[in-house]
Amino acid sequence: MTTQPSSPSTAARAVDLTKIYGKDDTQVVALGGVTVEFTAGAYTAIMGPSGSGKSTLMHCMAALDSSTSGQVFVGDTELSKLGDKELTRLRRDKIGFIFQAFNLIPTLTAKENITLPLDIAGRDVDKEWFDTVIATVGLADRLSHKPNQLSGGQQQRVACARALVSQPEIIFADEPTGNLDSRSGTEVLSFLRRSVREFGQTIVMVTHDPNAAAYSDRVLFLADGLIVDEMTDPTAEKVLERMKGFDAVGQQA
Ligand SMILES: Nc1ncnc2c1ncn2[C@@H]1O[C@H](COP(=O)(O)OP(=O)(O)OP(=O)(O)O)[C@@H](O)[C@H]1O
Repeated sequence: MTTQPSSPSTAARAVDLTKIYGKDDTQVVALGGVTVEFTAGAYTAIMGPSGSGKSTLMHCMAALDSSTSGQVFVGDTELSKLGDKELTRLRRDKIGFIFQAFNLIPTLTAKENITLPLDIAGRDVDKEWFDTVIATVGLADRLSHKPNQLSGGQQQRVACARALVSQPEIIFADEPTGNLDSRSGTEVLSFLRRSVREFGQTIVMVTHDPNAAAYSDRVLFLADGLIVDEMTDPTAEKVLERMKGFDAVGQQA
Protein backbone atom coordinates (compact mmCIF):
# COMPACT_ATOMS: atom_id res chain seq x y z
CA MET A 1 0.00 0.00 0.00
CA THR A 2 2.90 2.34 0.71
CA THR A 3 5.33 3.28 -2.02
CA GLN A 4 7.87 6.05 -2.51
CA PRO A 5 7.83 8.32 0.53
CA SER A 6 7.04 11.96 -0.06
CA SER A 7 8.50 14.75 2.03
CA PRO A 8 6.89 14.86 5.48
CA SER A 9 5.35 18.23 4.73
CA THR A 10 3.40 17.03 1.69
CA ALA A 11 -0.25 16.13 2.37
CA ALA A 12 -0.99 15.01 -1.19
CA ARG A 13 0.67 15.14 -4.59
CA ALA A 14 0.27 14.15 -8.20
CA VAL A 15 2.97 13.04 -10.60
CA ASP A 16 2.33 13.40 -14.34
CA LEU A 17 -1.38 12.95 -13.78
CA THR A 18 -3.48 12.59 -16.90
CA LYS A 19 -7.20 12.15 -17.24
CA ILE A 20 -8.76 11.49 -20.61
CA TYR A 21 -12.53 11.24 -21.02
CA GLY A 22 -14.11 9.40 -23.95
CA LYS A 23 -12.45 7.78 -26.94
CA ASP A 24 -11.31 8.66 -30.45
CA ASP A 25 -13.29 11.60 -31.89
CA THR A 26 -14.99 12.43 -28.60
CA GLN A 27 -11.78 12.23 -26.56
CA VAL A 28 -11.20 15.08 -24.10
CA VAL A 29 -7.85 15.52 -22.37
CA ALA A 30 -9.06 17.00 -19.06
CA LEU A 31 -5.61 16.76 -17.43
CA GLY A 32 -2.54 16.65 -19.63
CA GLY A 33 0.20 15.55 -17.19
CA VAL A 34 -0.08 17.52 -13.96
CA THR A 35 2.67 17.35 -11.35
CA VAL A 36 1.84 19.17 -8.14
CA GLU A 37 2.37 19.03 -4.38
CA PHE A 38 -0.02 20.20 -1.69
CA THR A 39 1.91 21.22 1.40
CA ALA A 40 0.58 20.05 4.76
CA GLY A 41 -0.95 22.84 6.84
CA ALA A 42 -1.36 25.12 3.81
CA TYR A 43 -4.43 26.54 2.09
CA THR A 44 -4.24 26.13 -1.69
CA ALA A 45 -6.72 27.56 -4.19
CA ILE A 46 -7.13 26.18 -7.70
CA MET A 47 -8.34 28.62 -10.33
CA GLY A 48 -8.72 28.62 -14.09
CA PRO A 49 -11.25 29.12 -16.86
CA SER A 50 -14.30 26.89 -17.19
CA GLY A 51 -13.27 23.50 -18.56
CA SER A 52 -9.60 23.91 -17.58
CA GLY A 53 -9.68 20.75 -15.43
CA LYS A 54 -10.08 22.11 -11.88
CA SER A 55 -12.82 19.73 -10.79
CA THR A 56 -11.16 16.81 -12.54
CA LEU A 57 -7.88 17.48 -10.71
CA MET A 58 -9.67 17.71 -7.40
CA HIS A 59 -11.75 14.59 -8.00
CA CYS A 60 -8.65 12.58 -8.98
CA MET A 61 -6.73 13.87 -5.93
CA ALA A 62 -9.66 13.06 -3.62
CA ALA A 63 -10.10 9.50 -4.91
CA LEU A 64 -13.54 10.35 -6.30
CA ASP A 65 -12.39 9.64 -9.84
CA SER A 66 -9.65 7.45 -11.29
CA SER A 67 -6.76 8.77 -13.35
CA THR A 68 -5.89 7.59 -16.88
CA SER A 69 -2.16 7.57 -16.09
CA GLY A 70 0.30 9.04 -13.64
CA GLN A 71 0.25 8.80 -9.88
CA VAL A 72 -1.72 10.37 -7.06
CA PHE A 73 -0.54 10.14 -3.46
CA VAL A 74 -2.46 11.03 -0.33
CA GLY A 75 0.28 11.07 2.27
CA ASP A 76 2.47 8.18 1.19
CA THR A 77 -0.39 6.12 -0.19
CA GLU A 78 -0.61 5.81 -3.95
CA LEU A 79 -4.26 5.66 -4.93
CA SER A 80 -3.90 3.44 -8.00
CA LYS A 81 -2.54 0.68 -5.76
CA LEU A 82 -5.74 0.54 -3.73
CA GLY A 83 -8.82 -1.62 -4.26
CA ASP A 84 -12.38 -0.30 -3.90
CA LYS A 85 -12.63 -1.08 -0.19
CA GLU A 86 -9.30 0.54 0.59
CA LEU A 87 -10.27 3.60 -1.44
CA THR A 88 -13.52 3.89 0.51
CA ARG A 89 -11.61 3.65 3.76
CA LEU A 90 -9.07 6.23 2.62
CA ARG A 91 -11.81 8.68 1.62
CA ARG A 92 -13.54 8.10 4.95
CA ASP A 93 -10.50 8.32 7.21
CA LYS A 94 -8.09 10.70 5.50
CA ILE A 95 -10.10 13.07 3.34
CA GLY A 96 -12.72 15.71 4.12
CA PHE A 97 -15.08 17.14 1.51
CA ILE A 98 -16.95 20.42 1.24
CA PHE A 99 -19.21 20.78 -1.81
CA GLN A 100 -20.91 23.79 -3.33
CA ALA A 101 -24.33 22.22 -2.65
CA PHE A 102 -23.57 21.47 1.03
CA ASN A 103 -24.63 17.78 0.67
CA LEU A 104 -26.12 17.42 4.14
CA ILE A 105 -28.54 14.62 5.04
CA PRO A 106 -31.94 16.37 5.36
CA THR A 107 -33.37 14.01 8.00
CA LEU A 108 -30.44 14.40 10.38
CA THR A 109 -29.79 17.30 12.76
CA ALA A 110 -26.75 19.54 12.33
CA LYS A 111 -24.99 17.63 15.11
CA GLU A 112 -25.80 14.25 13.57
CA ASN A 113 -24.61 15.46 10.16
CA ILE A 114 -21.33 16.64 11.67
CA THR A 115 -20.59 13.37 13.46
CA LEU A 116 -21.91 11.12 10.67
CA PRO A 117 -18.52 10.29 9.10
CA LEU A 118 -17.12 9.36 12.51
CA ASP A 119 -20.25 7.37 13.39
CA ILE A 120 -20.02 5.43 10.12
CA ALA A 121 -16.33 4.76 10.75
CA GLY A 122 -17.14 3.56 14.28
CA ARG A 123 -14.79 6.18 15.68
CA ASP A 124 -15.42 8.05 18.93
CA VAL A 125 -16.16 11.74 18.76
CA ASP A 126 -13.48 13.70 20.61
CA LYS A 127 -15.77 15.91 22.73
CA GLU A 128 -13.19 18.63 23.29
CA TRP A 129 -12.32 18.87 19.60
CA PHE A 130 -16.02 18.76 18.64
CA ASP A 131 -16.70 21.71 20.98
CA THR A 132 -13.72 23.62 19.55
CA VAL A 133 -14.94 23.11 15.99
CA ILE A 134 -18.53 24.08 16.87
CA ALA A 135 -17.37 27.21 18.68
CA THR A 136 -15.17 28.15 15.72
CA VAL A 137 -17.99 27.82 13.18
CA GLY A 138 -20.47 29.45 15.58
CA LEU A 139 -23.07 26.68 15.53
CA ALA A 140 -23.53 25.97 19.24
CA ASP A 141 -27.17 27.12 19.23
CA ARG A 142 -28.06 25.37 15.98
CA LEU A 143 -26.97 21.80 16.66
CA SER A 144 -30.46 20.33 16.99
CA HIS A 145 -31.73 22.01 13.81
CA LYS A 146 -32.29 20.10 10.57
CA PRO A 147 -30.67 21.48 7.39
CA ASN A 148 -33.96 23.01 6.12
CA GLN A 149 -34.14 25.04 9.33
CA LEU A 150 -30.73 26.59 8.62
CA SER A 151 -29.63 29.33 6.24
CA GLY A 152 -27.31 28.48 3.35
CA GLY A 153 -24.35 29.94 5.22
CA GLN A 154 -25.18 27.92 8.33
CA GLN A 155 -25.58 24.74 6.26
CA GLN A 156 -22.16 25.30 4.72
CA ARG A 157 -20.69 25.86 8.18
CA VAL A 158 -22.20 22.50 9.20
CA ALA A 159 -20.50 20.96 6.15
CA CYS A 160 -17.19 22.62 7.16
CA ALA A 161 -17.54 21.29 10.71
CA ARG A 162 -18.32 17.81 9.33
CA ALA A 163 -15.15 17.92 7.23
CA LEU A 164 -13.02 19.17 10.10
CA VAL A 165 -14.29 17.09 13.00
CA SER A 166 -12.55 13.91 11.86
CA GLN A 167 -9.26 15.82 11.48
CA PRO A 168 -8.58 14.50 7.96
CA GLU A 169 -5.16 14.75 6.36
CA ILE A 170 -6.61 16.99 3.68
CA ILE A 171 -9.89 18.76 2.96
CA PHE A 172 -11.02 19.30 -0.63
CA ALA A 173 -13.52 22.12 -1.10
CA ASP A 174 -15.27 22.52 -4.46
CA GLU A 175 -16.59 26.09 -4.88
CA PRO A 176 -17.58 26.17 -1.17
CA THR A 177 -18.95 29.70 -1.44
CA GLY A 178 -20.58 29.27 -4.87
CA ASN A 179 -24.12 29.11 -3.41
CA LEU A 180 -23.65 31.73 -0.69
CA ASP A 181 -24.20 35.47 -0.47
CA SER A 182 -21.02 37.45 0.07
CA ARG A 183 -21.44 37.79 3.85
CA SER A 184 -21.99 34.06 4.39
CA GLY A 185 -19.20 33.34 1.94
CA THR A 186 -16.83 35.54 3.91
CA GLU A 187 -17.77 33.71 7.12
CA VAL A 188 -17.06 30.32 5.58
CA LEU A 189 -13.77 31.48 4.03
CA SER A 190 -12.65 33.05 7.31
CA PHE A 191 -13.42 29.82 9.09
CA LEU A 192 -11.45 27.75 6.55
CA ARG A 193 -8.54 30.17 6.88
CA ARG A 194 -8.63 29.87 10.71
CA SER A 195 -8.72 26.09 10.51
CA VAL A 196 -5.47 26.22 8.53
CA ARG A 197 -3.80 28.87 10.72
CA GLU A 198 -4.93 27.63 14.13
CA PHE A 199 -5.42 23.89 13.66
CA GLY A 200 -2.87 23.18 10.94
CA GLN A 201 -5.55 21.79 8.61
CA THR A 202 -4.60 21.26 4.94
CA ILE A 203 -7.15 22.65 2.48
CA VAL A 204 -7.38 22.56 -1.31
CA MET A 205 -10.18 24.70 -2.71
CA VAL A 206 -11.46 25.13 -6.25
CA THR A 207 -12.91 28.58 -6.84
CA HIS A 208 -13.77 31.05 -9.61
CA ASP A 209 -13.72 33.96 -7.18
CA PRO A 210 -10.51 36.04 -6.77
CA ASN A 211 -11.80 37.25 -3.38
CA ALA A 212 -12.10 33.65 -2.20
CA ALA A 213 -8.67 32.77 -3.60
CA ALA A 214 -7.20 35.67 -1.61
CA TYR A 215 -7.85 33.69 1.61
CA SER A 216 -5.39 31.00 0.47
CA ASP A 217 -1.61 30.75 0.85
CA ARG A 218 -1.05 29.74 -2.76
CA VAL A 219 -3.08 29.88 -5.95
CA LEU A 220 -2.53 27.39 -8.77
CA PHE A 221 -3.75 28.45 -12.19
CA LEU A 222 -4.94 25.75 -14.57
CA ALA A 223 -5.46 26.15 -18.32
CA ASP A 224 -6.26 23.38 -20.79
CA GLY A 225 -5.50 20.64 -18.27
CA LEU A 226 -2.11 21.96 -17.18
CA ILE A 227 -0.84 24.09 -14.32
CA VAL A 228 0.35 27.21 -16.09
CA ASP A 229 1.15 29.50 -13.19
CA GLU A 230 1.07 29.88 -9.44
CA MET A 231 1.04 32.73 -6.93
CA THR A 232 1.93 32.80 -3.25
CA ASP A 233 0.37 35.20 -0.74
CA PRO A 234 -2.32 36.24 -3.20
CA THR A 235 -4.55 39.29 -3.03
CA ALA A 236 -7.84 39.55 -4.91
CA GLU A 237 -6.38 42.31 -7.09
CA LYS A 238 -3.27 40.32 -8.06
CA VAL A 239 -5.36 37.21 -8.81
CA LEU A 240 -7.77 39.22 -10.95
CA GLU A 241 -4.88 40.75 -12.90
CA ARG A 242 -3.36 37.32 -13.54
CA MET A 243 -6.74 35.93 -14.65
CA LYS A 244 -7.17 38.80 -17.12
CA GLY A 245 -3.81 37.84 -18.63
CA PHE A 246 -5.05 34.28 -19.22
CA ASP A 247 -8.30 35.49 -20.74
CA ALA A 248 -6.36 37.73 -23.15
CA VAL A 249 -4.15 34.79 -24.19
CA GLY A 250 -7.27 32.61 -24.63
CA GLN A 251 -8.93 35.23 -26.86
CA GLN A 252 -5.86 35.53 -29.07
CA ALA A 253 -5.63 31.75 -29.54
N1 LIG B 1 -17.49 12.88 -17.33
C1 LIG B 1 -16.94 13.57 -18.33
N2 LIG B 1 -17.02 13.09 -19.60
C2 LIG B 1 -16.47 13.75 -20.65
N3 LIG B 1 -15.80 14.92 -20.51
C3 LIG B 1 -15.70 15.44 -19.29
C4 LIG B 1 -16.27 14.81 -18.14
N4 LIG B 1 -15.99 15.58 -17.05
C5 LIG B 1 -15.30 16.64 -17.50
N5 LIG B 1 -15.12 16.56 -18.84
C6 LIG B 1 -14.38 17.53 -19.68
O1 LIG B 1 -13.08 17.69 -19.13
C7 LIG B 1 -12.67 19.05 -19.20
C8 LIG B 1 -12.34 19.55 -17.79
O2 LIG B 1 -13.54 19.59 -17.02
P1 LIG B 1 -13.59 20.08 -15.51
O3 LIG B 1 -15.01 19.89 -15.03
O4 LIG B 1 -12.51 19.44 -14.75
O5 LIG B 1 -13.27 21.64 -15.66
P2 LIG B 1 -13.43 22.81 -14.61
O6 LIG B 1 -12.19 23.65 -14.74
O7 LIG B 1 -13.73 22.27 -13.26
O8 LIG B 1 -14.67 23.60 -15.18
P3 LIG B 1 -15.80 24.48 -14.46
O9 LIG B 1 -15.09 25.69 -13.92
O10 LIG B 1 -16.74 24.84 -15.57
O11 LIG B 1 -16.44 23.64 -13.41
C9 LIG B 1 -13.81 19.80 -19.87
O12 LIG B 1 -13.52 19.92 -21.24
C10 LIG B 1 -15.01 18.91 -19.65
O13 LIG B 1 -15.96 19.06 -20.68
